[in-house]
Amino acid sequence: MEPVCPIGLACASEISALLSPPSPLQVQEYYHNLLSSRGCSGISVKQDGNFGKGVYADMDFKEGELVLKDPMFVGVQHSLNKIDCLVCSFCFRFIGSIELQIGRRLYMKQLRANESHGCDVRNSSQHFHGMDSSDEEENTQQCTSGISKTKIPLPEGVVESLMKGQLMLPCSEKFTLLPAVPCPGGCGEVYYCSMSCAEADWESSHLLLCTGESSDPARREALLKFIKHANETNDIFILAAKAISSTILRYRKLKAASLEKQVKHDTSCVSNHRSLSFLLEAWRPISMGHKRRWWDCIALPDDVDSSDEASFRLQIKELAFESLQLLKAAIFDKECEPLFSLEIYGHIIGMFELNNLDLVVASPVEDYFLYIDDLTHPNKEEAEKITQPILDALGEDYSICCEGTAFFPLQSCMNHSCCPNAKAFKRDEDKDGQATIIAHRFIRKGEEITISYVDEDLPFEERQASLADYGFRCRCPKCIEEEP
Ligand SMILES: C[S@@+](CC[C@H](N)C(=O)[O-])C[C@H]1O[C@@H](n2cnc3c(N)ncnc32)[C@H](O)[C@@H]1O
Repeated sequence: MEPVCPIGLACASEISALLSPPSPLQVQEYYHNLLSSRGCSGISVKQDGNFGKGVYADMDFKEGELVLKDPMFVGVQHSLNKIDCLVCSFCFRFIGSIELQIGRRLYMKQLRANESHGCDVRNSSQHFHGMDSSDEEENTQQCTSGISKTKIPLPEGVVESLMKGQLMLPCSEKFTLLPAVPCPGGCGEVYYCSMSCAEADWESSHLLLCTGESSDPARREALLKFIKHANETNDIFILAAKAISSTILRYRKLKAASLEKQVKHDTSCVSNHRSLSFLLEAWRPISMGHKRRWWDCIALPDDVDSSDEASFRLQIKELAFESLQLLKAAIFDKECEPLFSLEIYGHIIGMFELNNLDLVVASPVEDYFLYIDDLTHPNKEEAEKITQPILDALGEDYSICCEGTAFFPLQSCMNHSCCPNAKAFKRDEDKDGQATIIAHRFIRKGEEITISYVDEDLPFEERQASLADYGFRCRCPKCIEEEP
């Protein structure tokens, strides 16, 4: 049955104000400020193309030149990936030490194998929720064998010594990581690479999403239910919770600053009208993103027949409603009520569906073992006496990248072309969660910067089929030429 959202009816006019597209002037101003606050020159965002906003070159870029490093607006590490990598919850850098990364991973894997007897509870509905194939492979491995037969467990106590930093691996001092800073709220769930990342995350959203002991017990219990539901269904709900929390916190800051001003000048209280203007201001970063309702824009999975499309889309809507009710129970704020409507929740998730990039951060564990492998005789043999049993315990997948999904404010303004002049991707040297855009060929000043949303080497029909999920048919020069 179609979910009915009472907030949608009660706050219809505020919701439509939040969802009305920003004017070209607002767009230009917002991105101009964003680019200057980052000290970023060389590109601008304009709305004068055929496909809404686009990113344009304000200078020439040579082939291979860095066009942009784009810090994320919000991002999340996939829940299963948290078992494999310990990263800063704000900038996604690997933290702790090589020993901690390895010891923790072996410990968590053993724990999971013991607990689940090899069967992960997430499998049932995950296939349409953005889990990539490497997660699936990992799962299959866990399901069939618990711990892979090829892996040879380490002697008792070694894993613990690695985790506690009592066992130092040879040459690991060449791969020092920043120490793990625990969440100041005491949730024990998230760690950071520095106090500044911890504070930035706290101010941005974690203040509302922390399940630490200091939080109100009822709110904490509700949050844990929301997180469990997201972990069992789709990580994208955590990302939506971060987006809503950050909007609420920005709203409170704007209102507090205004109240402070009014107290100074002894004027009357903040009216409702003013509150909506604060909400619109707080919502600005999300208002800029291209969005449609999640259940309307999510791609139909291969295993769902087109005759079942309506019921699939309804299922997705129900799932979003279920998640929203859990989030509302945890962090509802009456002054920001429209944010808890299904319409807004659906549009936020739809924005991620249409714009997000995979978040990938290369693991220092891989660099470490490659370094050992490159040592020369007799240092290599000496080191391998210690590292080989560890490699045997880790198995073939001895090193796993940090994987997740994130929304990048500038990269998400880039339009698609099947013959793009730039590429958005992670390079081996990228050690944090920023998106990197590199010129794929010479880009002349004034040209629009385009990336490919799909594998541009696919045949014409396959490219168009994939792009249909983004709601358009590509008419780039390559498509026009290849169209039958
Ligand atoms: C990631 S956003 C790109 C920025 C977008 N133009 C905006 O205004 O925010 C993706 C959306 O832009 C539009 N778009 C991007 N490339 C396009 C193209 N080559 N042809 C038609 N529409 C395109 C589609 O609506 C697509 O869903």
